[in-house]
Amino acid sequence: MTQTDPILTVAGLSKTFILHLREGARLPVVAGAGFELHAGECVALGGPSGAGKSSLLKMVYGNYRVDAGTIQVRDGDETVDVATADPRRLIRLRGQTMGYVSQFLRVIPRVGALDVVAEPLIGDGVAREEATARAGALLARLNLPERLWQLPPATFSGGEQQRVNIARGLIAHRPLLLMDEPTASLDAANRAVVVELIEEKKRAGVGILGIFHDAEVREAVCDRVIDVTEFARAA
Ligand SMILES: Nc1ncnc2c1ncn2[C@@H]1O[C@H](COP(=O)(O)OP(=O)(O)OP(=O)(O)O)[C@@H](O)[C@H]1O
Repeated sequence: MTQTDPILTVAGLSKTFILHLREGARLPVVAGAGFELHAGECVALGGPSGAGKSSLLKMVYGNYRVDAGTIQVRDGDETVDVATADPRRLIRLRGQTMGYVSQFLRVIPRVGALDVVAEPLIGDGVAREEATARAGALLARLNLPERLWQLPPATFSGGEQQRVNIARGLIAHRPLLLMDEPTASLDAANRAVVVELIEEKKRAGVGILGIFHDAEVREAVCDRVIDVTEFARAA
């Protein structure tokens, strides 16, 4: 295994949702999906609404089980197949290698925004003071007013919550980042900051797989688009 090996290799991936509350109706989403993602590359999952982009991203993160295929993630000197990894291995993979930035912040009651953002760094062993300073710098770049930093984000606006979420998702180094619509509720100025942050990640060698509905953002950061309809058609 070398550094030029893909960070993520998906092969022969198939999934059919079985709707148990609908007399077991079968809803195929993907069949035989395969692609590679390299370090430093940003790849968008493309295709119309309902094509299976979110489902595919959730399979890569290990949230959805797959019926067939492999999802190989390079984890230091090892390779982990997300499709078959046991939960503890998956948690370790998520802790050190595979990050996920969703559209929505999962709010932790009573924890202020600054601590929400600093937490992944503290988990990596960074001293609290340094982690908090870096969290503040990132929140400042994302134009989150300082008066909000100590407050729990539960009552923040949609765009404020999303910026806290992006900061939390990007603050620590993870070689593989999955992003689901990271700029959905942001204004133009903050979208531009997120574009810069994504470019910095790419320069740091991070491989990014994401859903970017905003065409301007997609064109700015993505090196190519994988059309999920190709996989859906086979399903
Ligand atoms: N948990 C689930 N159970 C059953 N069906 C699901 C589930 N998740 C997704 N689907 C179905 O799978 C198909 C693909 O959905 P998915 O959300 O992956 O599409 P998408 O390309 O991300 O769409 P959008 O761009 O609208 O977000 C849809 O028909 C959807 O109804």
